[in-house]
Amino acid sequence: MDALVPVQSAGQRLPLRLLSPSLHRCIGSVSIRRSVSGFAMDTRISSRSPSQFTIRSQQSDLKESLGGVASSSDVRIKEWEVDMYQNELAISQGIRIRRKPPSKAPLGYSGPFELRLLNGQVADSPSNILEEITWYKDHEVSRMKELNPLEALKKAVENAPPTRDFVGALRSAHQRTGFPGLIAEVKKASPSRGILKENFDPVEIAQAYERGGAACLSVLTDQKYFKGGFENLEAIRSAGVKCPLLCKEFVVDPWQIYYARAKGADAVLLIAAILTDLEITYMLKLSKKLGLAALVEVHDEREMGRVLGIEGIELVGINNRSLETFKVDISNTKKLLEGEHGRQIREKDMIVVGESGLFTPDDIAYVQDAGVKAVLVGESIVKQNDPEKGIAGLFGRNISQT
Ligand SMILES: O=C(O)c1ccccc1NCC(=O)[C@H](O)[C@H](O)COP(=O)(O)O
Repeated sequence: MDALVPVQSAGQRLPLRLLSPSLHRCIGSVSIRRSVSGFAMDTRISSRSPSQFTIRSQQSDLKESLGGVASSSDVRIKEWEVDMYQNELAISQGIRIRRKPPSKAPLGYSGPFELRLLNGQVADSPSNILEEITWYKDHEVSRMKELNPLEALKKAVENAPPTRDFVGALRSAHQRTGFPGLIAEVKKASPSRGILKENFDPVEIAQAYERGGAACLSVLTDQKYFKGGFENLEAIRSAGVKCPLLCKEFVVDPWQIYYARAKGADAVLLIAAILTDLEITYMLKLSKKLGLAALVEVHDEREMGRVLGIEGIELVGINNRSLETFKVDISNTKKLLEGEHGRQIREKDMIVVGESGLFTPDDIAYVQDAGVKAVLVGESIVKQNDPEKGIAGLFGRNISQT
């Protein structure tokens, strides 16, 4: 049996639907060892009646699990049961994005389409674009893992050059220019805007951004939705660009953090809308261990509250674009930095990054007044014929020499 049981659930009674059908018939107890995003979790499930189970679990050696991924299970249940519990855990933290389709009904084929049909109905369709991307990532990562096993990646990481100081670069750009440090995004396309730049040369754009005074760069590596790629990250790195690089990905698995590091990233993005608190905690530790900074991205007050409860976060991104509806509203940055949350951020000396929808010097001034020390900008500068000048236009002055 392999159930996803959080540490807090010690002694808790879980509803029958969260457990394996095989256990519905069993009275007695079973011990389980599994991993939740790399944490080793020992769990004992005992049952005195077929409808109620007591679950006791404890987290075991984090250090032991940090080096590798899953430990073996004593008994396995079908994967969808674990996924189902993972969705329940996420919901309990206010996460609306389901990490996997709720049903694992077999794929049906009709013409060019692949659909999961259950009783003649389409079984699973994502409720928004972020959910669609997340489900796709899950498949993509499984395939990529087969081609690049973790052990090989670890060796590549051991031999990789040291990372650059992403957070330090933002702080010093802010001090040097008096403006928020710029993370300039190398972005060919997006689900909300389609193609942003036809003749897209990632290295040329990165070099222009660097000349224009960007502190760091963000490189989209997702192919399907953003027409990016890890080859862009590698090419920019090997072309001698000095700015630290953020691997702009939808991370759903710790394996992706090793992969990003092996491909030349200095920082990774962790999106609170798709990751549980435990996953963020673990991925943050893993990133630090690999020398990477982590930009933890929030979109609303609830996510901000969750993230402020997690130790060790230095960089918080406030996305002004709802990744579910595409609606962009830069007053979101101001709203999330008011009151108690803003106070805690200042107390912890965190760097807040204002993300998305920034086009003019007034926009930059607005988010700076709200309290950000860095901004992440894609569309408004990548679309310019000369992205170097695009940066000067965005800030209202040349920030490369100030
Ligand atoms: O940009 C999108 O359409 C999008 C859709 C779904 C998930 C993420 C998306 N964008 C990622 C980003 O957050 C932006 O690329 C980044 O903040 C820069 O935004 P912008 O300056 O508005 O290009």
